[in-house]
Amino acid sequence: MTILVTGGAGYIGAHVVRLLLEKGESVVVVDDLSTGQAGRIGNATLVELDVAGPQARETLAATLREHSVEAVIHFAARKQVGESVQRPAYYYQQNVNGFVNVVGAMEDAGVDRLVFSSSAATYGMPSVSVVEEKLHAEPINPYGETKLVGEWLGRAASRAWGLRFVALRYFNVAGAGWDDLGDPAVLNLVPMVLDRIARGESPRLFGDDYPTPDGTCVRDYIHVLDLAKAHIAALGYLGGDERPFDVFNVGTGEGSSVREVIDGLARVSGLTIDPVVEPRRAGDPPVLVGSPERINTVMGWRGEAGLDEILESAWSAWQAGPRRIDV
Ligand SMILES: NC(=O)c1ccc[n+]([C@@H]2O[C@H](COP(=O)([O-])OP(=O)(O)OC[C@H]3O[C@@H](n4cnc5c(N)ncnc54)[C@H](O)[C@@H]3O)[C@@H](O)[C@H]2O)c1
Ligand SMILES: O=c1ccn([C@@H]2O[C@H](COP(=O)(O)OP(=O)(O)O[C@H]3O[C@H](CO)[C@H](O)[C@H](O)[C@H]3O)[C@@H](O)[C@H]2O)c(=O)[nH]1
Repeated sequence: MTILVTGGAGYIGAHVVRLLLEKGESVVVVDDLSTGQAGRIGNATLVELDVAGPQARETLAATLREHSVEAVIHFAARKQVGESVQRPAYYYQQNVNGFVNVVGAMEDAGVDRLVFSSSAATYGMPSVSVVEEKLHAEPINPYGETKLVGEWLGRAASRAWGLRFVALRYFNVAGAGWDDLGDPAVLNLVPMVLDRIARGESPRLFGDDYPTPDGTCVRDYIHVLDLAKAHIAALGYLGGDERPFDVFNVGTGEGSSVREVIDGLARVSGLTIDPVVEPRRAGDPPVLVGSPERINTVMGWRGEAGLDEILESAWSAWQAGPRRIDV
């Protein structure tokens, strides 16, 4: 089977591409290499393209036809929450227009299986601590809005022309499945802590006065390799009987606080880590943990790695990279 992966040169996409290649599938990656790296996709075919650019729908449709693609996994998107607040039109242009082109091209080329990268950011500030998919989604930033709009387009296309669509709402992704596929962007807690240490600076902890057991925010950390396996499960699910539209959390149901993550990183690395406590960061919900029950029941998927395993893999990949930290 041939699978087209947009954003396949990125952090999560490259893990999925590697799993697919290991399974013997053919993979076509469409990526503009803005944050992705061509060296991460092995011998997959690379088509360099901005999926939100002019003529992208036509180019995508031609690519789908040329390679007889049967399924698409769509990762290509901008993902910085803070930037999305500053530049909403850019985020809608990139994430919404890009996805419109992908769905339009699939309709044009008659390709009907699609897995979409959604986000726990669709939930906004939930009133419950463990969220289920049936909860009303109310994003609080443009990034989360673009993901919810994507889910709506998937639902509408499934009704209109039979698109088989699965949206996966990822919780906090971390770690590395292979040492050469660590998260290269320093935008989330684990790489941000390691980046500060590599610079000889103290890591920052944004707020220790939340209504949580240790006062720091609680998140649901999912190993990027477990997350990648959820995409393989989703492809299998879409190949089955008629299942037009579905949304799943990809979390573990277990929360870890920022302090627990920092202490865990100290434990697995042997580093002494003393974070400086700074004021709360705007827009951070105190607790965001995803119930994995639906995806487990429907697809049999479950996240296997615990926090220590996630952190060990992140540390190992960091040490294999260009900014090794002396312990
Ligand atoms: N990393 C997370 O914690 C997280 C959480 C929830 C959802 N997501 C979503 O998962 C997806 C992948 O995230 P990631 O962490 O691997 O990010 P990433 O930045 O490493 O990967 C994104 C990839 O898409 C490419 N890309 C971006 N815009 C493009 C465009 N307009 N045209 C073509 N290629 C484009 C980039 O070059 C890159 O290779 C994104 O949709 C993101 O919103 C990520
Ligand atoms: O240097 C840092 C970096 C982060 N944090 C804290 O660590 C927690 C996790 O922060 P991240 O930035 O790693 O992740 P978020 O939970 O803010 O958001 C991430 O997960 C979301 C889904 O839960 C979205 O998908 C989003 O795109 C993705 O960045 C937050 O409480 C944050 O305040 C710190 O204390 N210090």
